[in-house]
This record gives sequence, C-alpha cells and structure tokens, in this order.
Amino acid sequence: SLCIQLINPNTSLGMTEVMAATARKVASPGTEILAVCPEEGAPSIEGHFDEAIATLGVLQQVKAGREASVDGHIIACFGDPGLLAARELARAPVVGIAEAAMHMATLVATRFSIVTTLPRTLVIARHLLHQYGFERHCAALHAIDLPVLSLDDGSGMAQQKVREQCIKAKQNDGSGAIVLGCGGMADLAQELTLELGIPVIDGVSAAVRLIESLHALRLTTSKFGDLDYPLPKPLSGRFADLNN
Ligand SMILES: NC(=O)NC1=NC(=O)NC1=O
Repeated sequence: SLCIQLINPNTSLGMTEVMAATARKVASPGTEILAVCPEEGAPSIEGHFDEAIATLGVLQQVKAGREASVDGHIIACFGDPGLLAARELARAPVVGIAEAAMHMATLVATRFSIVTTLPRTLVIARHLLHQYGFERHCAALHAIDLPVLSLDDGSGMAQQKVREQCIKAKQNDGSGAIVLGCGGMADLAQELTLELGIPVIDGVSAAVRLIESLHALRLTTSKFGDLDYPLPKPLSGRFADLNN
C-alpha cells in the first residue's frame, strides 16, 4: 500500500482537513494520506512574500516525509511553493496542485480557465503557466476577489463566488475545462463538474492520482543533475538539519 504526504504549506488546520478529506475520497484503496502542515509560518499564502515564508516549512515537511519513507509528496497550495527545492530534497515524486490540475486539464480540453482567490495572486498562476509550458492552453484567469481563508469561514460566500466565476468562465472564455486555483476549493470540483457539465478540476485530487500513477510506473524524482540532493554544506541556525 502507498503512503502519500499531503503538505498544506499554510498553517490553517481547517484547510488541511478539507484537502485531506478530498484526497482520501479520491485515493485508491490501500493508499494512505498523511496530512501535515508547517509548525510555523503563514495562515494563508496570498503572494510572493507568503510563498517565500512557506517554503521553509514545505522543505521541513518534505524532509520529515522522506525520513518516514512516504511514496510521494503533494505541495497543496496553488502557487506550488518550493516545488523544485522540494524535489532536490525528496527521493519520491513531488507534485504541486497547480501543475497537477493543469496537466489533467490539458488531457481533457484544448483550453482551460483558472478561477483563483485574490487578484494579486493571478500573476503567480501566470508565472506557473509559463514555467510549466501551459500558457497557450490557458484561455483566461479569474479571481473571486476574496481572501483564501474566506473559503474556510463557514459562510459559503466564497464558494458561491467560485461558482459564479466558473459559470462566467464557461460562458465567456471558450474553455472546455476549469482549474480551481486554491487548495481550499478542493471540495467544490465534483459538484461544479456536475452542475456546469464541463470538467472542473481540483489539484489535490489530481495530484493524488498522479502520484499513484508515478508509483505504478516506478517513476521517482530524477536525482541526476539539478534535482540531485542539495550539495553538502554547513547550514546554520534554523536551517542546520534541513539537508542531512
Ligand atoms: N491561489 C491561492 O489561493 N493559493 C493558496 N493559498 C493558500 O494558502 N492555499 C492555496 O492554495
């Protein structure tokens, strides 16, 4: 059986639980989901500064996961913070929820739209599209203009905004699929797919199944070249044990 480490890079336990529940629903029988988040950091990740803060916690959790011999790591934040650094530390596959959702969208539609949280994080999604080579596949990006934690406040307001933006995207963008641009939207994909009649894709679910596929194909992170383990050197202070 498989053990997949689900890393919520922010420190909000409610979001970790929503994503863990979604991951467990979609995981194959026998796949265990080990849901974690950093001991310290940002309660939500809404920009470049928050991502920089979150990266240390992601790396600490990846190291812990490697020591626990997990079969894969999911970076469950739509900016995929620390993805390549995590791949240097990891032996097992590391998949970000943005790249997972984007890859799946390209397999079922010629173009997809992204619906994310704050307008200021749109540029982060654009950077990822460029980095992953998916710019030509993305027809449009939208933001609900609500903070990440509004998805976790129990009011249902953010969820309604996500639904509205998805309906507008389907009507206006010429996209065949929609990517949900926040880990906190993970539980909305199934219902929106049914309601809209087009694939509405959550990156947490996509990442779980991608890691299961990588495992089945015996594919693990290449340790040849730039993703080899970090060069040994005396790291100091809080970083001291990160690379050993
Ligand atoms: N675009 C986003 O909303 N990214 C995110 N920030 C978080 O804290 N979790 C996410 O998925």
